[in-house]
Amino acid sequence: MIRQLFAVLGPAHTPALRRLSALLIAAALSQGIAFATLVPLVRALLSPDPASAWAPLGGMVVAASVAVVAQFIAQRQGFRVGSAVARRLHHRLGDAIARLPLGWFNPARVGELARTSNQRVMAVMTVPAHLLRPLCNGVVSPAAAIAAMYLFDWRLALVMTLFAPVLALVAKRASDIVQRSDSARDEAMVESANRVVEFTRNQPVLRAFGQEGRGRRLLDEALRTRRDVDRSMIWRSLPGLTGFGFMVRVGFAVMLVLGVAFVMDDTLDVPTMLAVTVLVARFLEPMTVAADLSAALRLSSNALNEVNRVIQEPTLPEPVTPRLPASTEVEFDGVGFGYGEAAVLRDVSFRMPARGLTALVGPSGSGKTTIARLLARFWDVDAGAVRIGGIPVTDIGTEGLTPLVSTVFQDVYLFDGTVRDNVLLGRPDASEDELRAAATLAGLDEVVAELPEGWETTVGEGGTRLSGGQRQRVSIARALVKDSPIVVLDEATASLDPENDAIIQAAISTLAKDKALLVIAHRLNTVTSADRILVLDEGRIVQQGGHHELVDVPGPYQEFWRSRSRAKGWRLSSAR
Ligand SMILES: Nc1ncnc2c1ncn2[C@@H]1O[C@H](COP(=O)(O)OP(=O)(O)OP(=O)(O)O)[C@@H](O)[C@H]1O
Repeated sequence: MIRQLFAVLGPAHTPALRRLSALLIAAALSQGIAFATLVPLVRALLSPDPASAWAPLGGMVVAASVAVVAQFIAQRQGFRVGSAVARRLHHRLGDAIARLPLGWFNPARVGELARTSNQRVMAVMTVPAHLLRPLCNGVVSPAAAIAAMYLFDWRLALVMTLFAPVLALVAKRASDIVQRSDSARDEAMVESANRVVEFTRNQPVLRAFGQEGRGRRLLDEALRTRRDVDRSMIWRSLPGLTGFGFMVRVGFAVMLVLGVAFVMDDTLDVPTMLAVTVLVARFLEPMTVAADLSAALRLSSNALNEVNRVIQEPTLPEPVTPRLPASTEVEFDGVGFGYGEAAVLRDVSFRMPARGLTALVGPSGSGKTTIARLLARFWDVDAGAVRIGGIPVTDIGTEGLTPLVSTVFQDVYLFDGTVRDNVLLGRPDASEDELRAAATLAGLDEVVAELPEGWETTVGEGGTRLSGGQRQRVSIARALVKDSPIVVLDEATASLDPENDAIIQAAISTLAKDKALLVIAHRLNTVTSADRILVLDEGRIVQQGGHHELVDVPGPYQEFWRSRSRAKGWRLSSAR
């Protein structure tokens, strides 16, 4: 674990951790020496010359004072190193998050990440801040006292020395047994935490459909599993912990019996025997505390492994020499992609010129969102290539691609800042006029006019103080302000009231004038005004062309058009 901590902290903090280790060892050593001086002290007190006790007493006071001062400084240093560990882990997590492919982020992973950056980082920082000191005391102090024992009676010292590896072995075995149930316990903890969140979040749905009982049952099941796993862990750890305590007492008893035997055959004097008994009894406690803490140390080590797993999560490869495209037409060339084994897109090829509207239509699950995300390089394709201006997006690199593509997806997330901050995120140096123009086009000006503090109104975490339609307007304004040449827009069905409908229509026609605009289309207006329509079915482009070309041809597009028109009360028309 210490080696892991050195690795986490890196060379800049190595001296601090070394200093902490040195202080802890010094404190534990001097505590061990203070323990050991008990022997000459008791011997002197019980001797015919009790005044000779001053020297060992002085030694004990000095050793104990050094121990107290070193412990105090080590405690402070422990907190410092603990907070350096937390800072460093948070920075490394932050860097990793910034490099992770956008496709990595899903609600489950985001929840897991929150746990990693809070509880797990806390668990790691407790090692230098709280755990190392008692652990060091439990190992180094007894070792120092045993070493000093060789000065008084080598036979008893040898018995204790031989007993140390036995105890270490018992402690290790106990820890190994419990460790086997760690992953089951972790899984049960994550599952129950997820269920609590799910149960809370889904209250409106559960109540609306009278399914509170079902939601409750799932939650209860997860909590029951967790209770069972916890119980089983306690049962598993009991033999180890009691076994360790038992072995400590056996060692103590063996030493007593031997001590008494040595006293009986006159090779050990009674005061030394008494003093050694007191000494051994004194260091049993820190040893037992250290054994108990080994479980906490193991959990911290598991937590660090989890943090490292996120930090070492593979990122998308960046080009050595990024290339910037001279133009911004988009090309999907024989693209194949799957989230796992199963293919979601197969041999998808199409072109989008630098200006104009391309509409993606197709049944739910046909791969529309996946195409849109591949254009913004949420993931890399499995086959074929996505190119902008003839250059594969993999050769453009993140820094080059970010200014080229804006996305407006359904799951709009806003930061807990003001409306202005959220829009300016698209381009922090946008002028006030550009900001207002984008707001007008996105219909955000009306929203801002009604908000209590206008542009300076804070939107709440995730934008919860705004309605779905208002959030979408902020997100469209953000994309407009960013003014990137390629825009990907998902027409959210959820926010399509007549007012929003008009706003989206206006935004789409403005954007299509001078940008390559890819829209996952749900509105018939968008489809009819599109320069080209890509019809997807089961991950393939089954038809492409303009509305008038496609609507007369029997096929998926005609069916799509018919069903949507019926739903809207529109008439099938092929008028040119
Ligand atoms: N992050 C993901 N991990 C695993 N599978 C996914 C993921 N996102 C989508 N899929 C799967 O990929 C397929 C295509 O999904 P996609 O979201 O691209 O379809 P869509 O046409 O946009 O659907 P909809 O119109 O319902 O939004 C679906 O079978 C879906 O279950």
